[in-house]
Amino acid sequence: MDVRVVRIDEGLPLPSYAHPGDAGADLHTGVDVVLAPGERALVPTGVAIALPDGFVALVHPRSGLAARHGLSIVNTPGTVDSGYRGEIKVMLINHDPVEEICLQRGDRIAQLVVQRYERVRWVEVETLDDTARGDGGYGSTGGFTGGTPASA
Ligand SMILES: O=c1ccn([C@H]2C[C@H](O)[C@@H](COP(=O)(O)OP(=O)(O)OP(=O)(O)O)O2)c(=O)[nH]1
Ligand SMILES: [Mg+2]
Repeated sequence: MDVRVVRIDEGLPLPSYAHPGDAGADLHTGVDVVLAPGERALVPTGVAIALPDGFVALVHPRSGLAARHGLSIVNTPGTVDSGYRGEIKVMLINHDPVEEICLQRGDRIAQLVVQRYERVRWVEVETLDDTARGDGGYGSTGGFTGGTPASA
């Protein structure tokens, strides 16, 4: 599927898949960023896209940067609506307790996953059908060894 992309920042690459079979196309930071421990920053990626109706692009963290540096995204996954024509931005956050994170313009900071979505009609009713799960959630089936349900 072709998706139209405008390169707002001409010095930056378009989103790109590192390998065939990758779900996420990497996004690049348009600016140098230094994040102190716990600090967040809204970072421009230099691109704007026009998704077809019925598709959404989700902005996911990159696992390598998360594992090595504690870099994540505040609102992960970010939602880029099909009607959005502005620059895609990424709300980065440094979860490392002590180390700052230094990113340079052009570094790959996040990945964009394009998915189909459904729009539904919300039909108000008085009651919902019974299910095996019912209203159990938030750890109702147990957690890890030694863990307790959130409601305990
Ligand atoms: O990580 C993100 C998340 C959102 N957006 C852009 C595209 C999206 O279509 C728009 C609005 O996002 P969202 O609906 O998540 O934000 P909101 O706080 O609900 O703002 P709005 O009132 O504009 O919908 O902001 C990004 O560029 N990056
Ligand atoms: Mg919104």
